[in-house]
Amino acid sequence: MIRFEQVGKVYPDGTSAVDGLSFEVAEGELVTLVGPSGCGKTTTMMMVNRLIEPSSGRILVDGEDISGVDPVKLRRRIGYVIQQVGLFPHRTVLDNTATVPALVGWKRARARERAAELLDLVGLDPKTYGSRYPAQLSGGQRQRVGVARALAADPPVLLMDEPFGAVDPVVRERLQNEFLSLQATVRKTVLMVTHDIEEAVRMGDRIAVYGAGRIEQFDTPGAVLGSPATPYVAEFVGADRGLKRLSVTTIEPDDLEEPPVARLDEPVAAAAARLGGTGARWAVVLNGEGDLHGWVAADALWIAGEHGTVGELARRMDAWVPVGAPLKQAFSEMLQHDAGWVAVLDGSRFLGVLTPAKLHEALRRSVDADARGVGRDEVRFDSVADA
Ligand SMILES: Nc1ncnc2c1ncn2[C@@H]1O[C@H](COP(=O)(O)OP(=O)(O)OP(=O)(O)O)[C@@H](O)[C@H]1O
Repeated sequence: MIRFEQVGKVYPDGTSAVDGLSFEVAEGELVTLVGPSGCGKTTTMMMVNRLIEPSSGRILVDGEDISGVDPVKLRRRIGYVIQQVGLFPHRTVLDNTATVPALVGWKRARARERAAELLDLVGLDPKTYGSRYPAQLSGGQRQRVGVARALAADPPVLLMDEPFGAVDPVVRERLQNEFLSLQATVRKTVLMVTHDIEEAVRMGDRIAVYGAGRIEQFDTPGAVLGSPATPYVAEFVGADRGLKRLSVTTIEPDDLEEPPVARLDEPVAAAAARLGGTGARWAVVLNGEGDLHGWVAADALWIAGEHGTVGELARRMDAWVPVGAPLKQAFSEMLQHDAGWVAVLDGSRFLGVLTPAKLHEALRRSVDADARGVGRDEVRFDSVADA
């Protein structure tokens, strides 16, 4: 979708910003450009919408060499989100969002209708926020308007330059998550600049790690963290890259332990007998629909003896994550709820639990899979000790 062929840029004062850039962003893919200040990320991005012209090489968008495309027409196909957002202060949020559709000649009513849809999509109720002015929004809300505005004319390509850079870390993480779920539905081809390796690995399907003016490694987050191509990349991704891996390794059904299960309405005696055979010290408790309710301690069942139902002894368990979530989320849930395990659900269906030992094993399998260039499901450890 976006293709760089041996692209270089030398500024008029002789500064060589980038040199010999060749890479491709596939349709619907999100590629992050990450690297220290001044390494040429913004220059790379601004060449795609012709705000900067390359000195050598060529750039193709959708198979077409953009040097022959009228820049104004080109920019209509390319949404642009920048850190300072650049909203018009004297226009309402709705009119700001409707800017590009209005520019490309949509009728006012249709442009505003579309703008309202987009505001809704980025989590801003158009009824509440549509008539406000940018100064009446928080930094995070302004950032959302920036994203809504860039998407308003439904461009196939989105360029984002430090789009979440101006907000505090908590809001930033929320905006990142929101954007990822939005991207899962809109599937734009996205080029995103960041200087933050955490953001790059969280957001990118693939990452381009920049050294001075050139790409040192272009690969998936897992590969960049697991097998840095050069000492420079290893240093840039940091000594704690194993920890960062938690963000990019997802929880698979294979990673889970299957603890004994009891039902809320089950007699205590039946549950106790079943647990007795396994030696387990607790069981997961599900409700009548098979959804997670909580857990019950084996001790509590023994003490209750013949009386009552599991429901009377069960405790709620709020530590859960959806299957496919990053390991980091599971770890964070464990810490937040001070729990030794988290339940993993598929929708509301209980699949199993993730324990610290299983989490470690999943992480090691992913490292091993990357090192061997195979899928994670092909890596097996016989026991945690092997891992
Ligand atoms: N108009 C210009 N004239 C001369 N040099 C420039 C110009 N714009 C950028 N540069 C230089 O080109 C190099 C790359 O700049 P660029 O803005 O692309 O880097 P960056 O990786 O986006 O940095 P940052 O993260 O700080 O925004 C830098 O050395 C910068 O000083």
